[in-house]
Amino acid sequence: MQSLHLPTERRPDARTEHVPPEGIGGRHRSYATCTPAELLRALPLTPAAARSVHTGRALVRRVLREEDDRLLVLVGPCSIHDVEAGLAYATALRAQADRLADDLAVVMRVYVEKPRTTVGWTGLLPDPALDGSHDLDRGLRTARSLMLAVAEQGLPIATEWLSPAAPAYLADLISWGAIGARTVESQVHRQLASGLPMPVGMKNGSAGSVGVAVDAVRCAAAPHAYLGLDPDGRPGTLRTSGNPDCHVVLRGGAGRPNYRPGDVRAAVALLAAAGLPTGLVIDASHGNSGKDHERQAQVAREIGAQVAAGDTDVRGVMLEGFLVPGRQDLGPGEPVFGQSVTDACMGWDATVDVLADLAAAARSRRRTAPAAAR
Ligand SMILES: O=C[C@H](O)[C@H](O)COP(=O)(O)O
Ligand SMILES: C=C(OP(=O)(O)O)C(=O)O
Repeated sequence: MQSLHLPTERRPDARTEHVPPEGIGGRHRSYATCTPAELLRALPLTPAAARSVHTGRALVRRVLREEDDRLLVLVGPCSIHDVEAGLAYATALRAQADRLADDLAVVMRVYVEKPRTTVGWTGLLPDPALDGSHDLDRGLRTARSLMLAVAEQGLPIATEWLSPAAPAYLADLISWGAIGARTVESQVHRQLASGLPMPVGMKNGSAGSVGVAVDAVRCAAAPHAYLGLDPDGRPGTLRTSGNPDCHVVLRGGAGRPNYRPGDVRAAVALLAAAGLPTGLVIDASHGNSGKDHERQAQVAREIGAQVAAGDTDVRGVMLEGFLVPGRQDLGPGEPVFGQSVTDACMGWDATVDVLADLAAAARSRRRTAPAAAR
């Protein structure tokens, strides 16, 4: 079992409460965390990790632009709550990614911030002890150490961008980013995506609207200027150049899936009408599986059948998988190693089978569809 190198030094004042001045912060208190520059100094991007990010981003871009006929597969736990289990998953996935590399571009989900419908555990970054203590200074170090270790294994990483402050700490490690269904209409997140250095998937809204995801792609392709933090944590004007690699992710919603051929054609028509490239990703989980991990495997196979039949607009598939199938509640007892504490995930054996099916689908498409350059 691999273990994680966690730098021991931490902000001496991370536990000190700063009470905001009267009239500004009546309902919050703040605690210092490391700055992005401090974290990057403590845990710098190593040459091996930099190679993995560079290669990963280039591959994802080529697949999304239809310059490479492989199928992008964004796969991994709904959330990582235990770094040892996350690393064990990465080691196993790396072997599959190598085995299937002729047909699939595999990127591992390393999701460390979780949006919730109402309340619940919000992820390893904001709450690394999983107990509501919210030691973000430690969470930032844990998240970056984990991502560094995964990237050093040669696996490109996918994550959801939730806190607008997080990319300054982590973006150099990420090859694919998501703006989630709950934030895709947020101006802040769209502006953020417009300055990110990796392709970003815009989920359709949680009520199922694909139009808001198309709007998000258009918005993020344009330059913006907004209030943000510089690497030393000082406020400043952040000017972005626009991200040309944003795309739609179909994830279903409001009790209705949207992964079937008619749904894909409808989304493609919206993208074409907006003058945007029509390549998209389909999430087999969430609203497309009703969060049922057994149903997810079936949905992934149906998406694979569309690919095998020659649909070149489907450039990628998202899967939620972990070592052990299903999910568990966080509680006082010892958690099951490698089982999700958020959404139910496919187990490892089911994931291996689905990956093999998706690879076969990509091969069939190569035979039936006009060849894309490699
Ligand atoms: O993918 C994980 C999301 O955070 C999740 O679907 C929201 O889950 P919730 O409805 O349990 O908060
Ligand atoms: C939260 C996620 O998805 P969505 O935004 O589609 O609910 C996710 O992919 O983990």
